[in-house]
Amino acid sequence: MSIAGPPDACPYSPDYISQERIRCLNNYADGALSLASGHRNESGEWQTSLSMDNMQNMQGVQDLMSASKVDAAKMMNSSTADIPLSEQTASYPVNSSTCMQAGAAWPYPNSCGGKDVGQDIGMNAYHQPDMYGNTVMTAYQDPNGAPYPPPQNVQMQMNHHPVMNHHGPMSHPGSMNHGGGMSHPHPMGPQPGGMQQGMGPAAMQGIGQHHGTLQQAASPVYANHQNRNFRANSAPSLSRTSSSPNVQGGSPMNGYPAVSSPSANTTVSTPGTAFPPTSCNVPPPGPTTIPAYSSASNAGYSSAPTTGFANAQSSGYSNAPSAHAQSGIYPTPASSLKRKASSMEGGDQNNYGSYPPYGNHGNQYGGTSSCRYNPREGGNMADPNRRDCMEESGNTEDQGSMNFCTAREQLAMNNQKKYGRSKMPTPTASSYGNVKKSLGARPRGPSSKFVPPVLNKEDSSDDGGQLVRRAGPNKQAGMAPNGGEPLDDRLKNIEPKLIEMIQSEIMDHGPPVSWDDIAGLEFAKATIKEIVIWPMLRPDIFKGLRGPPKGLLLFGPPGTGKTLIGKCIASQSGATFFSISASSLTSKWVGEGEKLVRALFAVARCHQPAVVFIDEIDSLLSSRAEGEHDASRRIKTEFLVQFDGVGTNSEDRILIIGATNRPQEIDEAARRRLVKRLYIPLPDYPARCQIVHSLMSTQNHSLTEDDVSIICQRAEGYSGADMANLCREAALGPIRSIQGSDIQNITPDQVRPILFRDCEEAFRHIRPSVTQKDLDLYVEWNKQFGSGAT
Ligand SMILES: Nc1ncnc2c1ncn2[C@@H]1O[C@H](COP(=O)(O)OP(=O)(O)OP(=O)(O)O)[C@@H](O)[C@H]1O
Repeated sequence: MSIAGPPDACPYSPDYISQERIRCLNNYADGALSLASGHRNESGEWQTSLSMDNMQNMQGVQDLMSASKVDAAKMMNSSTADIPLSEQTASYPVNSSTCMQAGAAWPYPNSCGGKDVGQDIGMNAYHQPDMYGNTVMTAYQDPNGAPYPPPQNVQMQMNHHPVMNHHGPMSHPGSMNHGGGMSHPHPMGPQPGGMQQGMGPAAMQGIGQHHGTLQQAASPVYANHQNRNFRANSAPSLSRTSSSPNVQGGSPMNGYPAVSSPSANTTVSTPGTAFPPTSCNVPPPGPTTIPAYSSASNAGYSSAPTTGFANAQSSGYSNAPSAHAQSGIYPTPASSLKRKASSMEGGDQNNYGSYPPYGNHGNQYGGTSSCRYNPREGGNMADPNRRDCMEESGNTEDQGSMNFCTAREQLAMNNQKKYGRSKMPTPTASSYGNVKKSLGARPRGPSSKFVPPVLNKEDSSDDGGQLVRRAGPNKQAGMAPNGGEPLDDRLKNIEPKLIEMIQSEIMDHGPPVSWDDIAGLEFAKATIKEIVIWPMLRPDIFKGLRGPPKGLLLFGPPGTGKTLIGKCIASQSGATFFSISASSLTSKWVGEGEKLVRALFAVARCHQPAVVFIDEIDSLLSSRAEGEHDASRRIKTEFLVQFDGVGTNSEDRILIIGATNRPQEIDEAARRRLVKRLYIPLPDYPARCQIVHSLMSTQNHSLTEDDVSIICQRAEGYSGADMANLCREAALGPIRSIQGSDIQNITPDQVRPILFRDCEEAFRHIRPSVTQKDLDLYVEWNKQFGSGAT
């Protein structure tokens, strides 16, 4: 099955060549089953990917590229698909010269000390068919033994090919240019001009990234990749190519073997390969090189099928290994699960998964473990990642596997280089747009802290925020994202993900708010201090009859500072502030709302003293109506149950604050529980002035007290939020006066101050948001149900 190892004789001698030709023929039938597939031979030594099978496959690609449409059609109809290889060998004149061509170029670097051919050997020398005299002619003789003429225009052949023309990248200049391999020192050396600017990179990209198209193309070669008859069909291709003038016009076939150079330890194992002795450092003679064709291969043919077939394999085409054999750069066994896994991972055309072959490629060429070619990186043939990958594998025995790199590994190594660590960067919120918080548990990235499965001392001693065992990265919040066992009995029946959701989404960690930040609302503030803050600060005094209320309702027009008050209460009482919009409970967490309410109260109990602020509480506790959705009714019921439960333990220090703009819609049962109902009206004149002063103090302005007074008088009926908007609009006045082009260069201190006229102008854009009619309703409801009604 295997092919003999490196010959001792100088491969450039005619004797050697003859022997190799014979060897090539003799091994023709079974070569595909061993070397082409990247198997090791009996001695355990890695075989080069070059074999007759390789050559057949390469021949197939060559045919693909060189054959005319008619040829392709004929090949499609070829009845040789099921003919055994050995028979086909007889039927189709596969001559030894072909073998020689196939392996002609690759051995040089390895045999000459493992150096990179592209650096040490002038490929131009190989590209001159005439330089090699008769031997070359032997290599390109037709079935009748007549020599072919020198190569013609390769690019023309490519363009004539029906399949290649179907590939956008083939004719896309960008793709061609992207084939950085063209400009890099490929092991095969410099490229011939025609191929460099022609189809090379395009072919590489086209095939590599569009293998699906290839499979659909009217190509017998690629069609055969989908079944086991590929090799059989390749035989006629080989013959056909040999007899085709196109072959000499730059057939990739001849270049493939060069690209599929074996690794250093592969030495000579391919039939037909001229392998110079290690001591040999002279340029190889003609027969062992492929004039022009090697360049064609380098220019992209070699890479193209490799990439393309790699993808084909990743798509499940197990026959694709022959593709590797084709390029001869992928020694990993085609049936290797590892390889398949890699392909699966990198099956996408934009994935690195199709690059492992290149890694092997490079290794084979230079006898090192570095990847010589990475099309993704513009043809970097010395991609250190490859080396890293292979070095990391640490497997020196199975070099084929060792060269293997999954897309994930590749990415990790890239990150290693990029971020100085092997882990992938944890996505930040900004990575996903403007989303401040994600719904549910925060994603655990590879850089997340390791969560030990056993509760350690540190975890158990953290009783402040530690609510669950196996606390994860969010330790301060006491959250274990992966279903840790709750430390607190009150969380035992609560789903860990809900606990985390509450702590990440609902628990407010914003800056503290002081009473001075709230303009006006003196009555509300005094009441709150008395009934909420003090009892929370001194529970020992405020107990029994003096005990604080469990619920507080803040009602009033929108934008009057209800939320601000809620935050201030939490800040001033040293309580944990939970803020949630009732509407999100019923919509955002559909199906989870009921459980979430339960979890919310449970977590709040663990974080006492706690303030649970529920905005738009009317949507949660609205009067029961016919046709009400079952889910919202269950949420409401759960809320009332939990609400009642808050006071069952006299030790509990949890305050539920509801805020609403529609107090009249609140269910009467809920209203009863919210014993303190405070009207939060529109800011009065002094409050408006306070807001303007507060906001303008952070800006450069020229407003006098009179100006502010005029502004605030004029702002009668504006809510606190309206006042803030008014000030913002005025602050934009100086910016608008800057010429468009100057905005790029102007410094902040060059911006003129806010003038009174800016505020006047702002009044034209900012109107009061609350109508008198709405205000009347609040006043009416406050008279009826409000705690501060006069
Ligand atoms: N009394 C106030 N003092 C200072 N700023 C205020 C006051 N009222 C409103 N604001 C400003 O308006 C913004 C919105 O206030 P807040 O969210 O507290 O209003 P709200 O009553 O909760 O509104 P909504 O009912 O629509 O939820 C605040 O961030 C603040 O800038």
